[in-house]
Amino acid sequence: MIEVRGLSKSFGQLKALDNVDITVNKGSVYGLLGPNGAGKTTLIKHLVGVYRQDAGSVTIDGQPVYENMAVKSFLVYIPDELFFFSEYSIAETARFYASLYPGWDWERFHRLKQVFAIDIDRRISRLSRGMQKQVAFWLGICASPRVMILDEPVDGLDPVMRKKVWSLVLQDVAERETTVLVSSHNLRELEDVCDYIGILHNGKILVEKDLDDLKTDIHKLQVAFAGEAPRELPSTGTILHREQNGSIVLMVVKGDKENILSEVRRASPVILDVLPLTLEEIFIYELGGIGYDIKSVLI
Ligand SMILES: Nc1ncnc2c1ncn2[C@@H]1O[C@H](COP(=O)(O)OP(=O)(O)OP(=O)(O)O)[C@@H](O)[C@H]1O
Repeated sequence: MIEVRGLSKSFGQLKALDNVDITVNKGSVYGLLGPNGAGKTTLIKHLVGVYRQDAGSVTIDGQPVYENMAVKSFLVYIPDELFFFSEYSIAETARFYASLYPGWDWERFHRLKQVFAIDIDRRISRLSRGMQKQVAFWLGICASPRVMILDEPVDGLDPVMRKKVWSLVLQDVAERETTVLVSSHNLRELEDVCDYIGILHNGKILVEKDLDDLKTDIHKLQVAFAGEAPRELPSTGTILHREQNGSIVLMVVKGDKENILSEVRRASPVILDVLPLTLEEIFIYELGGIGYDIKSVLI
């Protein structure tokens, strides 16, 4: 479990992180989302013990992270800018990882040759950027970490490899309860893999949400009436968005679905459809309501 409380960090006059709190539960995948310069990498560098915080605390499984080798022995970090020893092949780097990580799994390393299909005697620095990313995942997964911290992890991977890599990571989340924090600019990228999303903007967490709750709590309804559409409908729940075109009303309502639907049905609509909502729409409606132009934060 990752717990960040009241974390602040400044670089000179610039407050890169301002009183950030996040919690990543064991065995869950947390998506850290935010535009360029939001502070994602700075937060991640605290989670992996590269930066010491100005204020607040950063713990993993109850232990402070900074300068703590015990935590690093079960934590894998795949940064946006990868680092490998320039002279080392994949096999040599694997031996190096095996010496660092008590949970290193050689059997898995050899099994995953089929997935990654790169000659293990090749020097990593000579591989393409996407292939280097693949190697980072290959080695990272074989370290059997309890915690994985991934910064823009699938950038540079082709779509087939993205799927394969995510399926390996999610398999570990399901089978070994690995805790994963993943940063991205792209909500759509995170939608299928995350249990929680935190949105970071100007060094602050704007919102932290459980995706299951979000999806069950907000509903998009398209309703048509034979005559005039009642203006005040529904009074159950909170209307986040409403647009009307003649007798057809499109609305996004937050609240208990069954209560909302039964109230709308009582007004005898000729059509009542519940439409699917993407996660992006949910965030736009939910945060738009509290005064943020979320479209400028998400892509
Ligand atoms: N070592 C540093 N020295 C000075 N300023 C820094 C340093 N690292 C980050 N910053 C500043 O802190 C802010 C947050 O940067 P950070 O790299 O954490 O953002 P990010 O969300 O990861 O952005 P991106 O999506 O572009 O990678 C930026 O304004 C950046 O210029």
